[in-house]
Amino acid sequence: MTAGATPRLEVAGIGKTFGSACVLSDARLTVRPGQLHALVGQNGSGKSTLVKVLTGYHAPDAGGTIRVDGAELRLPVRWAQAHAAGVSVVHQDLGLLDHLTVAENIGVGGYSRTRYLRRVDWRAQRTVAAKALRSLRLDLDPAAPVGTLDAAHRAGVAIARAMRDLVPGAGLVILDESTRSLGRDELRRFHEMLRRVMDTGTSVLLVSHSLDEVLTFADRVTVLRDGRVVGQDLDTAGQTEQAVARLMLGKDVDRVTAPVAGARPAPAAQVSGLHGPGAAGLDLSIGAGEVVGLTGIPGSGVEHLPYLIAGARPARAGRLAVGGAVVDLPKAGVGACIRAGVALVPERRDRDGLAMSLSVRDNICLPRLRRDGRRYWVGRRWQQRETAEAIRSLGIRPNAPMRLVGELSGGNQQKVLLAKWMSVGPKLVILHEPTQAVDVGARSDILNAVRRAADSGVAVLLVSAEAADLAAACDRILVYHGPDRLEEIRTDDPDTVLDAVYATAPTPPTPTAS
Ligand SMILES: Nc1ncnc2c1ncn2[C@@H]1O[C@H](COP(=O)(O)OP(=O)(O)OP(=O)(O)O)[C@@H](O)[C@H]1O
Repeated sequence: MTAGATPRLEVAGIGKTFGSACVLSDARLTVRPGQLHALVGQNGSGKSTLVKVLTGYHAPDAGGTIRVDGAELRLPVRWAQAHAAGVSVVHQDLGLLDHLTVAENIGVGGYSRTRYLRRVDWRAQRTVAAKALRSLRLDLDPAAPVGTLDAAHRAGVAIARAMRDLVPGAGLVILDESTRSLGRDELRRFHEMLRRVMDTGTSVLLVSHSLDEVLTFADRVTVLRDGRVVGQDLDTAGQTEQAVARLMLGKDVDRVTAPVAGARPAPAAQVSGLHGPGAAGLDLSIGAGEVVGLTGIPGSGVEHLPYLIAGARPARAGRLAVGGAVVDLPKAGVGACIRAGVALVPERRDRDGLAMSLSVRDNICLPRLRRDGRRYWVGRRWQQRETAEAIRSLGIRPNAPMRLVGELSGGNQQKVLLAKWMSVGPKLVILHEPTQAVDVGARSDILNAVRRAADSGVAVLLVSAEAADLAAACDRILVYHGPDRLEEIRTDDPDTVLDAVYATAPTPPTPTAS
């Protein structure tokens, strides 16, 4: 990294107002060549808005400048101009087209063309895709449809697309919360690869909620709070997670309420003989008031289990007993599971969880409409009370029940999704990656809300790759070692969780001839 060289990116005095709400004010940011610069801030602090101004999605308020390698961009930014200057971006939702293949997705925005007639040159396109995947050491079939991939591989495809046109030594790659779904080894490999790219002089702007990732991998960090820079271009070497969190939130982070060790409660939810994608005869049970974690290597098949158990993906065999009802999973759909008292908080909130064009209040109250199979209306006063309580207890920002969910920041959307399913009073809650894209303060709000739900007698299955969340919030943790093997551990140490996940599964004893 060259400290005195012309900055790769220089942002000064940028503001953004939506209606009467000023969400970015006098934003400043300097990223130098070959630098990994992190941008951090609480949910709703304006990080994505700044990225969207840089990429031309939002026009900034009048005033302010953006320079790339010393050359001023005309505002509002036109994406073609920014891209020609070397800027590429991976947004929070990854921006993939599920019905297209890996190679087609990598080509979007810059397909290889034949010399004559300028048709898409599919053979060259597959070569480009294979090269981009190889540079990330991603073992993926370029012909596989992206919709069939797990989260870690989806992130890999989006990142490969951003890397596609990189000229060694130049350019700026913006990663907006896009490394969240990578597992420990993939994340390490990914950062090794980034380091090689940056050693040539390419810069990276990393928007992340993982302060561990930021302080381990980034060179410098800029901190936003309520749309203003409260820490500019800080050297990560002199920082601690607590100090950065305090700067972000303006206060210390609340502790996550730890589970109290006690006798194992009687099972409130029991899954038996589960067969389907990722499962070949799995059994598991969760007691009333228990938070049970479920984790495994991302992409190993563990990510199918929450959907199989909640009836959202067809199982080949298996039964779920919950609250006195027994659900035959291959025959039951998600509706039968909801009626039995199961609530699923899915990982992909944009696709599976929320109605983006409805308000916060309508999203929270939606599942209530047919809770007992008969009601098609809910009282307005109940809606207002339920929404106000969710906004208060989860700290949803802004405090605006009628705001469209699509206009909320990613982390606040995540909290609305959690509130939506908690509002039905479930007997079993299955949460898949509930703290993705949330800040450290919101993470403790969410995990404490999960704990409170358990304390009121709900059985909770927390499916996550976040070892720290599992260690802090779970009574016990099931580690997935394959479709027919779960190992149970009890620990409050994240490293012990990771060691169990990444340990090679012990070979079962060879049956002896009798
Ligand atoms: N199109 C929009 N219309 C109105 N308000 C918006 C719009 N887009 C974003 N906002 C508001 O701007 C603020 C900043 O949002 P932004 O997405 O930049 O936050 P963020 O720091 O990226 O948060 P997160 O970490 O949760 O993704 C939020 O209060 C959000 O509700």
